[in-house]
Amino acid sequence: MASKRSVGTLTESDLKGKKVFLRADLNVPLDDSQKITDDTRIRASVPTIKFLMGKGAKVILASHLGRPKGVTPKYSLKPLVPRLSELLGVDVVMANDCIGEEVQKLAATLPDGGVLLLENVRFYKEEEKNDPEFANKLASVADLYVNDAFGTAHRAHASTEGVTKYLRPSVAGFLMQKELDYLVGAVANPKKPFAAIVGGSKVSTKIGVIESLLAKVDILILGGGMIYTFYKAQGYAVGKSLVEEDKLELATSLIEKAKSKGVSLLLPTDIVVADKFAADAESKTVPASAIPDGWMGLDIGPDSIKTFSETLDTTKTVIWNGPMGVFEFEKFAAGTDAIAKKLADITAKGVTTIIGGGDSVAAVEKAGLADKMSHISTGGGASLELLEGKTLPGVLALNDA
Ligand SMILES: Nc1ncnc2c1ncn2[C@@H]1O[C@H](COP(=O)(O)OP(=O)(O)OP(=O)(O)O)[C@@H](O)[C@H]1O
Ligand SMILES: O=C(O)[C@H](O)COP(=O)(O)O
Repeated sequence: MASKRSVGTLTESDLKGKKVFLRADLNVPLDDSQKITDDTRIRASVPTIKFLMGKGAKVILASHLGRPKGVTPKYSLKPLVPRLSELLGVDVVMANDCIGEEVQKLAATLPDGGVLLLENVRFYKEEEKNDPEFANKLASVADLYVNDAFGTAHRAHASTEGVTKYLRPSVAGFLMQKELDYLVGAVANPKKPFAAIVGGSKVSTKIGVIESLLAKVDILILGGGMIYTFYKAQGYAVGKSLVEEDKLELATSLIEKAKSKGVSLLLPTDIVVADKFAADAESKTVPASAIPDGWMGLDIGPDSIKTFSETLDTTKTVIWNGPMGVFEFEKFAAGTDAIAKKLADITAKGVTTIIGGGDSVAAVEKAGLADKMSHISTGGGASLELLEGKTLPGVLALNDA
C-alpha cells in the first residue's frame, strides 16, 4: 500500500527552518547493559525523521521508554543516540530533559535539518495525566506537530494528545499513516476472502477483537490458549489446559454468532499436549476432543496446521493476532512457525498479510520472516484497540488523519 508522499499536507515552505515536535514511539527493549535488543521501532521512525530533515526542518524528537515512576536512569533515551545518529547520518543532539531552559536553548541553536532528542517524557507524571500545562510546555519549543507514535496512539497523554491543542497543524507521520492504512483501511475494505487468525493466551483479552472481526471476515481461525475454553464449552475434556470458566457461555455465543453471520470458524482438530508448562515437558499429539487427564494443550497439531494452511491458500487478505501455541518453548512453537511461514508464502503470491502487533510480531521476527509480510504493526495495544473498532485518541487529535 502506498504511503503518502508528504507528511500530512506539509510542504517544504511549511517546514523549512521550522521547529517540528515529532512524537515517535522509541520504546525499544534494552538489556541490563543498556544495549538495544530490537531496534525495529527506531528503524520504523526513520522515514518521517529523514523526510523532515530533508525539507530543512529542525526536528525535536520526543518519546517515552518503559513505564518509569519519575526520573529513572535505566529508562533514559540516551542509549538510543548512537543508533539514531547512525541511521539518520547526523549527530543527534540529546537533551537532559524534555522541557525547560536547556531544551529551549538546544532547540534555538539546532541547524535546519538537525535532530534534537528529548529525554523520556514519562519522567514527568504529568505526561500520562495529559496535564495541559505540561503539554503546553512541551509544545512551547516547536512550531508544529507530527505524530508518528502509532504504538502509543491508544494513550491520551500530553505528548500524544494534549500537545495538539497548542500546535497547529498537527499531522500524522508516515509510520502512523501506514499503520492506519493497513489496520483500518485494509480491514475495512479487504480483498476477499478475508481471514482472521486469532490466538494468544486468553479469550477475555480477545473478545472485543473476535466480535469486531466476526462482522468483517469470511473465515475465522482460532488457536492459542483460548481454544480450550471453546472446547470445554462444546463438552470436550481439556485436562489441565488453560480454561476461563466464566467465559464458557461467551465461547458458545461466539460460535453461534459466527454461524449466524456465515463466517467459517475453524478450531484446531488436533493438539500437542504437555505434562507440564515447561520447555522440557513430555509431549504428544492427540485429537482435540480427547485431551487426556493431567495433560495440557500447548500447541496446535499437524492436522490442524495442514487444514489451516490449505484454508489460508484460498484467501486474499489475512490478519493475524496472537500465537498458536507457547512459541517461547521450542517444542511448542511448530504451529506458530508454520502459520508464519504460510503467511510469508502467500504474501509472495499477492495476498495482503497483516500482523497485528504484540506476541505474533515477536513470533514472526523469531522465525526471521518479518520482511516477508505485507505489514507488521509496531503497536501491540494500539493495534488491538484498532482491531476492536476503537478510535485512538492520538489519531483523533490530529488534523489530517
Ligand atoms: N495453549 C496455550 N496455553 C497457555 N498459553 C499459551 C498457549 N498458547 C499461547 N499461549 C501464550 O499466549 C501468549 C500470548 O498471548 P497474548 O494474548 O498476549 O497475545 P498477543 O495478542 O499476540 O500479544 P499482546 O497482548 O502482547 O499484543 C504467549 O506468551 C503464549 O505463550
Ligand atoms: O510498547 C507499547 O505498546 C507502547 O510503547 C505503549 O507503551 P505503554 O503500554 O507503556 O503505554
